[in-house]
Amino acid sequence: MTSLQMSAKEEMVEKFLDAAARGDVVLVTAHLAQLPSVINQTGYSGWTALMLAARNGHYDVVEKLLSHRYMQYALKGAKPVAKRCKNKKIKESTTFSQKWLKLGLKKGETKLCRFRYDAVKDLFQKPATVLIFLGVEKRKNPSSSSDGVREPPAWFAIGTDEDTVELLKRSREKNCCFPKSPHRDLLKLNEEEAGVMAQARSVLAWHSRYSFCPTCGSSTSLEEAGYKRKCLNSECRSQQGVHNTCYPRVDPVVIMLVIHPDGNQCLLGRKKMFPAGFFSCLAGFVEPGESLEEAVRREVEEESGVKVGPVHYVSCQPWPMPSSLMMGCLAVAVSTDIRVDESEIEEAHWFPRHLSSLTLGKKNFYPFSQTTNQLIIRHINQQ
Ligand SMILES: NC(=O)c1ccc[n+]([C@@H]2O[C@H](COP(=O)([O-])OP(=O)(O)OC[C@H]3O[C@@H](n4cnc5c(N)ncnc54)[C@H](O)[C@@H]3O)[C@@H](O)[C@H]2O)c1
Ligand SMILES: [Mg+2]
Ligand SMILES: [Mg+2]
Ligand SMILES: [Mg+2]
Ligand SMILES: [Zn+2]
Repeated sequence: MTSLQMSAKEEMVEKFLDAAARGDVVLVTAHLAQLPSVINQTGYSGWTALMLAARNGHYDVVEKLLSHRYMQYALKGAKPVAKRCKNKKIKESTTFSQKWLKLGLKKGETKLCRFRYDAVKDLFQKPATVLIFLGVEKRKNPSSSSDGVREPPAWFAIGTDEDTVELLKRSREKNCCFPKSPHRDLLKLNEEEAGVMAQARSVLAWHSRYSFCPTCGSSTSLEEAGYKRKCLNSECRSQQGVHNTCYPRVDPVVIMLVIHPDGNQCLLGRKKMFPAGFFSCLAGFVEPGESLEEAVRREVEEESGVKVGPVHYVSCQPWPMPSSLMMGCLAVAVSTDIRVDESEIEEAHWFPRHLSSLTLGKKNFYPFSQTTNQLIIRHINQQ
């Protein structure tokens, strides 16, 4: 526990990084005036203030940081980022921080690409195109629509092999994007668009994997506005009874915050693929025949060696990588020794509550899933 306690300087660095991540330009300025060298600090997360502000789209904080004289030191390691940022020519991105800047520097939120029918109707002639119906927009006040259309719009998603650059030219939206790395880009979308994205991506991913019938290997055709694939072989067993291969798949996943028996620490782990300093709740697929609670206990013990007693469901979130439903649980540990399964997890530790609240519980602070955020906030508030 002592190794996790922070010095006054570390605490100040975390507060500065927190202000940058939240877009509090006044506090950022105050910290810089008090201790200019704080601008280069990465703190506990391994991220600089510039990276955090850019990731969360706080344009004014990014400008403040870039205009600061001490930024010269920070730029030594990240010159191309700053150059492109200042010239506002943020095109191809190669390094981690550049990617975040590319997304984060736009004013406002990243949006999904939207096309009107006219812009994409020629795609429907191509055999590779998949069209799925997403739903009709709910409008509180239909007559107040700005575009003069009274009927609420219906939304579709298109799967196409057309080049994304060409497609972007057809969209009228300025700040829209095709998320290439869905884990990160998804978290830049607002909740409503993230839901649309989850639905579209899950169903399109299913179509791309089920061109042939899993029961007999014959070709399949698309039905029910994209929510069914029917086998074209009239003799196939999938034509009788209920066959789940005909419908889009959803994989149940448990994601859990394990609380130490003392109630004041929580267990977080990191996979090798995570960015430096990034820890998250443990998670895993529910296996056939398991309940949620059993899956939580098995996954936690497999990945960390910690045994779990009571498990409580908190909230869930569709997770379209490619098509899971993450069910978030709080779980109480009945043992405390950690032995990680290195094939799944690189490191796992007990994090004291004050550290969690300082670095983890802030909305939009890290690119965590909403479920993880909610679990951590719930834990922090359960004093
Ligand atoms: N902290 C986290 O690990 C975390 C955080 C947020 C989201 N998620 C998401 O939760 C999901 C599950 O987490 P995980 O990867 O740690 O699971 P996990 O711990 O069960 O381990 C993943 C491995 O399980 C196997 N597996 C078993 N059933 C599978 C299925 N239906 N689909 C794919 N692989 C299956 C595969 O070998 C895979 O590599 C993933 O989609 C992940 O993106 C995880
Ligand atoms: Mg696992
Ligand atoms: Mg598993
Ligand atoms: Mg796992
Ligand atoms: Zn078949």
